Amino acid sequence: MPSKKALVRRPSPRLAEGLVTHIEREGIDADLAVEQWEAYVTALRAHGWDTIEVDPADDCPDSVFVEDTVVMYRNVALIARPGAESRRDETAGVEEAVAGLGCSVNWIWEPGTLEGGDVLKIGDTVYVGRGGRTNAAGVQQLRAAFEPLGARVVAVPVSKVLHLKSAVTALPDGTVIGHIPKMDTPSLFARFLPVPEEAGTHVVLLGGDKLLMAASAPKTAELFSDLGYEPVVVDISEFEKLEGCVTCLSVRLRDLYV
Ligand SMILES: NC(=O)NCCC[C@H](N)C(=O)O
Repeated sequence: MPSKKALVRRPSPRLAEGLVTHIEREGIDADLAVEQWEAYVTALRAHGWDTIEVDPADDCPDSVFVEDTVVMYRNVALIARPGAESRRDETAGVEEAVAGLGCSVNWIWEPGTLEGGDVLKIGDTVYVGRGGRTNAAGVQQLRAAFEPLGARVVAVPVSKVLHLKSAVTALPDGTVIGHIPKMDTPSLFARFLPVPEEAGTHVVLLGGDKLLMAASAPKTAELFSDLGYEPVVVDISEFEKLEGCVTCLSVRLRDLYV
């Protein structure tokens, strides 16, 4: 049967040194960050996800943002090549974890760069943000890896935020949600619902009507409740100070048959 496994990675003790690109740096409370991460993992587990901890990468400040290191399509794990050089050592442990789970492993190679936060899958459509972290060669390599497996890869310009999924994700019915002031080209998405908060664009589909969301997007949570969804809210303030969001703290392995 389809898997409900999700990769997570414990925050590095050097989390406070994580990268910031589009926002002002703020101090991080390391203990609170660990508490928030544990609550996030508990929320996944409470909704039936079997969480698998990738070995920690304590020397890599941004390693908790495990989503950026690998992109899953069916049983294939495409190991990213982060555009941020300080993040390149994060991929080895993730490669080991996905290989250990029986995934087929493929890689983004130099000169390609690609981070998982730039990849949004909706059914067999794979949107990929071409922005600060993912280059044209990365997009080509993603196409070459996934189109033979049945994916349709759609490239999306991203200039106002860190990753495509910093401003756009999707609801369970495939409706794309986004925060228009942070999007380059909202018209690329056929069925699109604007949301009032940037953090409201980040949802992790927990199953059924349940959407894991950040506490920093109360108006969007209200909008989703009104549409018949059930927001499951977690506070991830310490990760948001590093441009992180609920989506980047895990990788769900939905199509892995084990
Ligand atoms: N997928 C994501 O949204 N990842 C967040 C990464 C944040 C980290 N501080 C970075 O700049 O790489």
